[in-house]
Amino acid sequence: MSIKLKCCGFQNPEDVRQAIVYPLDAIGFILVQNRKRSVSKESFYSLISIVPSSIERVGVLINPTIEEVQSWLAVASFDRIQLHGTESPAQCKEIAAHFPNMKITKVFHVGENEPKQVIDYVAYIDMLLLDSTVRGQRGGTGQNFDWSKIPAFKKICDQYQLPLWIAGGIQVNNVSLLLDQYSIAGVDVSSGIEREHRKDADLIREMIWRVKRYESS
Ligand SMILES: O=C(O)c1ccccc1N[C@@H]1O[C@H](COP(=O)(O)O)[C@@H](O)[C@H]1O
Repeated sequence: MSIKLKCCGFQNPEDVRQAIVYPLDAIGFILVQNRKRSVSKESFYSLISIVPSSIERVGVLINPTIEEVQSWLAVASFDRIQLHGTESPAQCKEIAAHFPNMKITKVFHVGENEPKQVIDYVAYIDMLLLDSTVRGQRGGTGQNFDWSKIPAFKKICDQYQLPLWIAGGIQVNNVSLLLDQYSIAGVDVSSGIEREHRKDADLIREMIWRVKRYESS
């Protein structure tokens, strides 16, 4: 199977329409408020309605309450929640229990989270995503983390058959370097497919071409 690709942070219907003509695996929306790629409830409904069921629809939240998740699901259903904060295993367990049909990605911020912590989450999540933090900002940093940390996370994910994805400053000019060196299940990109604060169809096409040449392990 080829390596999967998620493109994240869409805010504009035209950008979504241009993206979904490509074989993306997942498309993400920033439901966290007061971030530069945040979507309102009104725009979330209109954006997600454009996405075909063949593409997984992901809602990105940071330390959400159950009520907050419910309030987004009341607007439009989505397939996966990406927990991009400091959610504990207990919080992931609670979310998994309340939303049994929801797939759950837990984000680990490299430098803050250690590989052995994965063990406490495996019962409640079905994907681990590694990202960077920059001066306390979580998500959408456009910055790489220290990729030499990837193998230790990969080893523990393999033990628990948990797919490992990588985010953080992935661009068309560094994604091949990442995939040449490390065996991962998927890549998640936001800043790297933008030009002048809009998603760019050429960058998305180029990213797909570069990612889909590789087989996942
Ligand atoms: O994209 C954002 O602005 C964002 C905001 C809040 C939480 C997550 C966010 N995006 C996620 O961040 C990573 C990497 O983004 P980048 O490629 O470094 O810009 C990715 O997982 C996005 O889903």
